[in-house]
Amino acid sequence: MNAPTGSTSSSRRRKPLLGGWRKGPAGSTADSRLLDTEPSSDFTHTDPWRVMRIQSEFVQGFDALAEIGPAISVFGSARTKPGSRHYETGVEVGRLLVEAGVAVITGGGPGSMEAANRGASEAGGLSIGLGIELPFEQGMNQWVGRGVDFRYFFARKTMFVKYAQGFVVLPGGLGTLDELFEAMVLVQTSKVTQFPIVLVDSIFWSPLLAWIKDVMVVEGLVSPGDVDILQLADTAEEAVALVMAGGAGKRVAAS
Ligand SMILES: C/C(=C\CNc1ncnc2c1ncn2[C@@H]1O[C@H](COP(=O)(O)O)[C@@H](O)[C@H]1O)CO
Repeated sequence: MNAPTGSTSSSRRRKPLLGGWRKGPAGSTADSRLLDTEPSSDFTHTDPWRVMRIQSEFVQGFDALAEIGPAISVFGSARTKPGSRHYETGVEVGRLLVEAGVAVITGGGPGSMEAANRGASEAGGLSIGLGIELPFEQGMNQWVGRGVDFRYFFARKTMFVKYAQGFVVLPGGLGTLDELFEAMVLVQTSKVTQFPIVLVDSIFWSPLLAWIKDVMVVEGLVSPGDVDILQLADTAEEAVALVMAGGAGKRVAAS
């Protein structure tokens, strides 16, 4: 098994990918070595040394994305297959976002990430992938036009928020929920403002929204108004209209 390089076997032309990583011990990643390993006296394995790498990831991400202009981050399952309802909605979301004048940022992986990159790329727009080092072989999907590889989830997550003016969230699993809830907390705590978060597919998301309202709000663990952080759409058209109503085409990240 090779370490992911962010390259693709596809012959499709694209701008070179940034980042990349060296292979560590089998099954380990930079994230896991930072979070999960015993302290070591070898200097290159110490946390202060890792800070340099972490810093370089932020610098590289800021550098690669500073000039992209308005953008929307699209999240969703890594497991959806071409032809499935969720995948095809993702393609449509990517296409409509580009037609609305914004770049599309995804995690650069397969499934709904690939779908949104594909729609954006086919529509002739800027299709960005923020890849993550994982313990199994993984490359950037072939529809990414500008790719940046990250070792650390937390550095990558900063980029999704900093360089987008809203999120569209397709159905997904734990990774998607992680990204969704992080964004919700940033809005709830006013770390980001005017940041629309649009969930696509009410059948999929309604049970979660009902649980937040009927359990979390009722127990006083979140405010009733926190539920309004999320907006619900059933089609790609609705989702893009809602996220663009937040003014995504007008605002860009401060440098
Ligand atoms: C599971 C498989 C591949 C995983 N590859 C990923 N590449 C890039 N980003 C990923 C990957 N897996 C998860 N993510 C991030 O989480 C979200 C999707 O996670 P979910 O658990 O599938 O909902 C996604 O938005 C990414 O940012 C094998 O095909």
